[in-house]
Amino acid sequence: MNILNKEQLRATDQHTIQVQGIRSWDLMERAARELLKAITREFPHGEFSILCGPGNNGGDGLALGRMLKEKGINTQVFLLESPKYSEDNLENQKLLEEFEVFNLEKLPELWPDSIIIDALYGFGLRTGLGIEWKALFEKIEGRTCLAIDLPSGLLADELTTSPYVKADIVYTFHCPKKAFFAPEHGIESFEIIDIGLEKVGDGNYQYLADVHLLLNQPSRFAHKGTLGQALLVGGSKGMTGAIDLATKAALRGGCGIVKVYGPGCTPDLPSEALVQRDINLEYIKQTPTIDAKTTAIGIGMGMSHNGQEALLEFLSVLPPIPLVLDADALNILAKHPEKIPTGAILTPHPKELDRIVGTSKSSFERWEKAEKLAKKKGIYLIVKGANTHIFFPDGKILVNSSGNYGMAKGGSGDILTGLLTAILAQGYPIEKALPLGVYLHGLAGDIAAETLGHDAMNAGDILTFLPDAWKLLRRRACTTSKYPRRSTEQRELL
Ligand SMILES: NC(=O)C1=CN([C@@H]2O[C@H](COP(=O)(O)OP(=O)(O)OC[C@H]3O[C@@H](n4cnc5c(N)ncnc54)[C@H](OP(=O)(O)O)[C@@H]3O)[C@@H](O)[C@H]2O)[C@@H](O)CC1
Ligand SMILES: Nc1ncnc2c1ncn2[C@@H]1O[C@H](COP(=O)(O)OP(=O)(O)O)[C@@H](O)[C@H]1O
Ligand SMILES: [K+]
Repeated sequence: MNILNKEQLRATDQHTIQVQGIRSWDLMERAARELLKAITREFPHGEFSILCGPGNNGGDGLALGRMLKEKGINTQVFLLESPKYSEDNLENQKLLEEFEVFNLEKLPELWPDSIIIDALYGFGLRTGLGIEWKALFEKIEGRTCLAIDLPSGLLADELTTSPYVKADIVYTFHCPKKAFFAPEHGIESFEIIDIGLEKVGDGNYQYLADVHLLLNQPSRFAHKGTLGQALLVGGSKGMTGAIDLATKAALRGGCGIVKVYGPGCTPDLPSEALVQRDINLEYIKQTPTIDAKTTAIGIGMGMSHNGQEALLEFLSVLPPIPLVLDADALNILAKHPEKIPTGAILTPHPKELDRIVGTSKSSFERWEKAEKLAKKKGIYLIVKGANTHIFFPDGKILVNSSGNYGMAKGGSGDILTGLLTAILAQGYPIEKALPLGVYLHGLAGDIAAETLGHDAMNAGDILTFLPDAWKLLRRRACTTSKYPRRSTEQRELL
């Protein structure tokens, strides 16, 4: 799904009107009907106070108000007084004539228990709202509030520091807006409302969901040689847990063989993994001479001087692609950015990224820097967090839709590294392996949270539920394909 900016949204809107031979009013009517369904499904016994602005966002609110009233649902509609209204807004004002519409005062008389529907402004806002809005927004804060398309006052594609509505759920049309992914904005929940807009090409900024379409189907005749070999290099004295988690994740990642190279103090790892230990006890000193198709380096390596030397040495001798660089490898490379190999996959969390590109004042600035770095160095950057962003060297950006805050526990990132390495080792092209691994990791986290709860789950539980996540993806793959190949495995899943 493309993530569109406001210019692209307008173009999509116009294109749809032309191709479908409809009026923009019809689109607003469609939007309101879909909103009605979503809102009454979520709040079947609610009564509503709708705050409408002068543009088409306000028009959506007016149309929704009419539909709620026609269904006999208690609804008050307030309209902001304005010297100018959009055409469709005016048409909807007329259609509401038989019902009373109140003037939106600075502090309107809202029913005490109603659910607020915010239809003041959508993506058409040119600049942030003035502080005169603060009083109203504070008045509705603390009440259940649903925003139409965007919380009013929030700018769709940039950082907003001026007042905006704090909504519990944002019902957004067609696609999520970039502003929803910035933690600064605190958008806790959004639901995408499909209003049948036409697709205008494949954008370079996409929301990841249909990753099952990327799955390969291994042959019945596959053997451990054909399923690929993954090598994980990492660990140091006092930091051996990370390599343990990464190894277990790689063992659940579908590749044929998982090899590990660590210092002498590397603990016992699952017996399926082939472990080699360095002559040095505390940190890796030597360059491993292990044959493997895909390598991940950095997991719990530490920042000792010798460890740093070893890493830089590895980079000069290891086959460069596919190469996953995580954790301490990133911290070491932050000091030697010229040594970041072209084609490498870097998996920083925001702080690790900051060490490489410098600190940023906002997520938007950080995303811009990540995009530039990926293009300049010809590398892949997986910037982890809620809605992990994957930056490609060609400028493409994918935003992950799976995962939850239950995964915000130490070790979750190590599991991602192990999983990605195993997927890459199987021969998936990088363009497919990264979205597949990132989404799958989040999906396993979602199943863990559903089963165990967000609070109690820990990173290891992502591993426990990886098998369920794989099965769910495989099932989706065979149910969405028009002519599914019916291998024994697929028949069993269906
Ligand atoms: N394609 C889709 O996805 C569909 C979108 N739809 C809906 O349309 C919405 C977009 O509608 P929109 O373009 O009319 O803009 P909207 O957000 O209502 O605001 C415009 C009004 O705000 C005013 N204004 C601007 N800046 C201001 C400021 N700083 N301070 C104060 N005022 C300011 C501006 O004034 P003007 O710039 O004209 O002077 C104008 O009056 C979208 O979010 C969705 O809800 C659906 O109906 C169906 C399909
Ligand atoms: N709030 C969240 N929502 C979704 N995923 C999250 C959230 N917090 C963390 N994660 C995921 O958990 C992982 C954390 O990685 P990282 O910060 O490297 O942890 P660690 O270094 O402890 O392994 C990332 O994959 C990230 O996307
Ligand atoms: K709104």
